[in-house]
Amino acid sequence: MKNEQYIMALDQGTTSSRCILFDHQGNRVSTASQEFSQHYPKPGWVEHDPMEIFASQLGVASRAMNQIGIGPSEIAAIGITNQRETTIVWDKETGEPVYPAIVWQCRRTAERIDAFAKTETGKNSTARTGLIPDAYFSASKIQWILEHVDGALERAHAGQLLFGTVDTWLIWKLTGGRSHVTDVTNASRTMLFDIHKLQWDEELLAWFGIPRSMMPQVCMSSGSFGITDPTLMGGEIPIMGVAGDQQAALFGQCCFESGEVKNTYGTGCFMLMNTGARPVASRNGLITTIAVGLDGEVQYALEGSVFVGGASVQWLRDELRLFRSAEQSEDYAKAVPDTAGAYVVPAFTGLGAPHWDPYARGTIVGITRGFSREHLVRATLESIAYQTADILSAMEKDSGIGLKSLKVDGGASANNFLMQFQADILNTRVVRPTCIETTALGAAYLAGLACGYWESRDEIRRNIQVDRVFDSLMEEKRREELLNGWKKAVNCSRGWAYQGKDE
Ligand SMILES: Nc1ncnc2c1ncn2[C@@H]1O[C@H](COP(=O)(O)OP(=O)(O)O)[C@@H](O)[C@H]1O
Ligand SMILES: O=P(O)(O)OC[C@H](O)CO
Repeated sequence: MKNEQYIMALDQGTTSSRCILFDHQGNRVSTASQEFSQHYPKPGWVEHDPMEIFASQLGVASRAMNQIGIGPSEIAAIGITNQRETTIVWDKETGEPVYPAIVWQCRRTAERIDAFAKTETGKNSTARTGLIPDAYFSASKIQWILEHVDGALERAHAGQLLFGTVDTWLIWKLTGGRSHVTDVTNASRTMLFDIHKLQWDEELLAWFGIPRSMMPQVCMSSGSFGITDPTLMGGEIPIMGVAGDQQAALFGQCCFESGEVKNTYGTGCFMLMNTGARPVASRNGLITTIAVGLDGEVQYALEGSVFVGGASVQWLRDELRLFRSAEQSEDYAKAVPDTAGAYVVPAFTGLGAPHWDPYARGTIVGITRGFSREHLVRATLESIAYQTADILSAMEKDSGIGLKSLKVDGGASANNFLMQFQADILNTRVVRPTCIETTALGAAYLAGLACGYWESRDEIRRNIQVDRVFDSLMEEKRREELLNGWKKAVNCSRGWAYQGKDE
């Protein structure tokens, strides 16, 4: 008998797979998460194993249900949210990926994008896709796989291969290969999708040599995406909501109206401003993307994407082995009053918005003899806030809106030092909700709205709970000094890995 008490959100992030079960009030009833392997086969390259992604996602779904002793009949619907742009190509018959997932952070196609950006198609593409040509997006990653895997191009043209971002891959696996679909928010990250006509762009598919038959069907973000194969989770559950993780977080923060903004501090940092039914073209290095597709209509957003945010804390933890858990970074940073004049620019995979420099690389500048581990940790955390400041400044110029407060979420938003420094450097109030897992919450809302678990956005808005507010405590003169230093530091990191000839 059906007794649908919960919505299940599957949140497939860059570093971990999570499953959260939510109740009607948007409370987390059960959470399970699992980190998975990151592969760096060459400098600037990043890959994941698609099978490990699926297995970890399935594992956490079972664990979340077992923890509270429920089964599929108590789940009204599944919402899926995912790291975006990450590219998977697999065989339609065997379900085997032909190559590892090429992760959004991977820079292997930077030179191909340089060539693309110089062509007429490249120059005209921003108007249609909303994106600034970059190796970040899926198009050149699919092309790379087709060109470098033996026989892939021929098999793709014979209709034997399928492409998907991580949402599409998970849905395909969860439905036993019955649904090959994505939603408008994920499609808008491929650099192959016309965000105005809401269809795959034939000219871009042709330029990147990608057969149309590989591409998934594009749906609204809230609606029917398929039903899970009963052998996987012990029963059938409908998949009713899908959105890229940053758009899901915008929805989970209830930024339903034009002008509402959120910033998520996960592996990267992503600030999105809802611009309603109007796509706003940026003149300051931001991109235009689809915020959500709901009730037959799409809303657009302006986005500033920072490639390395919380990942820099992971770097301190895993590569430099400065501490065992990310939370400890807060105590180290607070142990010193400043960074002793030094800056970290964590451009490990180039710089995203607003600089768009795939050849920038990580840099530590301004070190003097007294520079300690504590200063390094502090400078790394501060770099997350500085990158966000660059984005906010571009967003305010593009939108003409001066932001009074910033809604934050994501793993690293738990860091009180970082949030206080963010408020200080922006001179803007920072508001952290009780549930910082707004990505999962947004996916749950999209699924719950589609199946009638929630009636309306107004009902959802009543679930908002604020945990803590941070206001600026910094003097203007100090803020200016610090921001000037940051600008100089960013300049030092730029162009480092460029090996071509300057024109
Ligand atoms: N207390 C903390 N302070 C600083 N960074 C943190 C803290 N907790 C988690 N992080 C960072 O946040 C990231 C994880 O956030 P999450 O939202 O789970 O990311 P994703 O969805 O990209 O996997 C990691 O990069 C981790 O280093
Ligand atoms: O895994 P996250 O949460 O850092 O998000 C990754 C983004 O979707 C990349 O565009």
